Amino acid sequence: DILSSKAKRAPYPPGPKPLPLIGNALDFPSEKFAQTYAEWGQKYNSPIVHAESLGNHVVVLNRLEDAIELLEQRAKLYSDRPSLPIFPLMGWDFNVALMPYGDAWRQHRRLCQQNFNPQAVRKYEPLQTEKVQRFLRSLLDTPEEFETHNKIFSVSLTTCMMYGYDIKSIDDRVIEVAEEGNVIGGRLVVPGGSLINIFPVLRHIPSWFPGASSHKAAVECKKLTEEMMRIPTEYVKRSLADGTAVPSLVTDFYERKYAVGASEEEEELIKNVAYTVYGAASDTYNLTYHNWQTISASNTFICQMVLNPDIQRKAQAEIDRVIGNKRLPTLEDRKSLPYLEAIYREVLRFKPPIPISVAHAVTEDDHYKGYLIPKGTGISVAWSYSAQAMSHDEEVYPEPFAFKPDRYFDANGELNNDDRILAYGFGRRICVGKSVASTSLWLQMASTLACFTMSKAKDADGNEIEVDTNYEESGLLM
Ligand code: HEM
Repeated sequence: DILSSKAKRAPYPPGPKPLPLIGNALDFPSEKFAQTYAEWGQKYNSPIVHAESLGNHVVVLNRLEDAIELLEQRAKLYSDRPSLPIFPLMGWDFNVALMPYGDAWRQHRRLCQQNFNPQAVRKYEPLQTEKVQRFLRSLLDTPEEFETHNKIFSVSLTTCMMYGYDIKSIDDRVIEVAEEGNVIGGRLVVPGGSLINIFPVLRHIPSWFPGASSHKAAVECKKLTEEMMRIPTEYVKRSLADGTAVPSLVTDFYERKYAVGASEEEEELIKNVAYTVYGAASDTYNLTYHNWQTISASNTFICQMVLNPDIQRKAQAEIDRVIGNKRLPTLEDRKSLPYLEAIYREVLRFKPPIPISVAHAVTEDDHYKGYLIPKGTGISVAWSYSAQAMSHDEEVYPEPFAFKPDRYFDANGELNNDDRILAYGFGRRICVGKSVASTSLWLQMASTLACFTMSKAKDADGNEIEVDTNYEESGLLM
């Protein structure tokens, strides 16, 4: 019976040939995920590819139409996240981005939407403006440290929005603990990173047991995660007690709690959302702060402005024409600056910050285009690195590897309606912070262009230093 039902079963999508027992364990990439998945797509001549190891199925979608059909039209089945048995040991089960599809996730997501919808994020504009201005001043003082300034801009904006806690230096303990936790955690959650993910029963072995190395690392990660959560929360309580508190998501909650009371459940919800946004893991196989995605995008912006002086000049001319030179751009100006809008779209298309997005998981067996997609499958999408992958699909974006904001204008010179930023994902799990990300990035890009010209650095002899454009995925982050 088993044999005959297997014989009748629809095939999995094409992919590398599995070996006996271990399946495709040796085929799974440990780096350059999007590139490898896109190469599989070409090799097996299919935009949908599949691999499997020890019962863990992975399906990668390289084409937009399939992502829309599965992750959006069939969202009811495709909105879960793959779960790793090691998460609770690491203290990461608070993370909204990793939560299984269900009531707890729904409650957290609702709270995120209340705070980060396009209307609600307007309250952050004064803070975004203040942080952008600090970024500009730092850039003026030490332009060669633009990456550090970028990092401080993004992290301090987030900790201020969540806790009213400002970070002025890169050595702040809040950044250190989150980074240390990320490094350790990042190693545990990549495929093959821990045997506990393959044999969940091993999680019951105590961490002192000889050989329980990933267990020890998970305990260390949990300690750092708890410290990462403790520092800003204590800061909020202290600042409320001494009257120095400034409005933020968590401060406002505690003020309300002290005034009229609040349930423990509500407190947990607020804390989880704030931790997720400020320093949590954003995907299942690698730790990337939401901050890092914004940092990755603004570094791509600076790099492309340096490499494309004509594009930079055209954007500056637009700003000069529309705004003049007596003030900095504000979000009000956004609709009057179509060329800058096209640059924003192109930055996120050209180097999507998470080139294989965050995997969704399937809750029931499904069939698609004659293939079986079994329950529990992690569904990923690949954006980059091949003519087949979504944001580099030659049929949609001719010359996909060229940085060309002009591609977003129609024959009449009007901005076209291709305003769906694929880099923010799909369906019910689409990035819930995209309005924050979009406004922060836009304001940073517009203000930088209004004040500076970005060009190649020079060596001691005054010769231009070529830019190394060969930056790629590091972990899952560009
Ligand atoms: C350029 C910056 C950013 C990019 C490219 C980005 C991208 C993404 C992607 C691809 C996902 C997964 C979507 C999916 O599963 O289909 C995601 C999820 C998420 N993002 Fe972002 N993100 C960015 C910034 C932010 C910011 C600033 C915040 C917070 C204010 C944020 C909060 C979240 C949360 C909470 C989730 C989990 C949603 C869920 O699982 O329901 N992101 N993001």
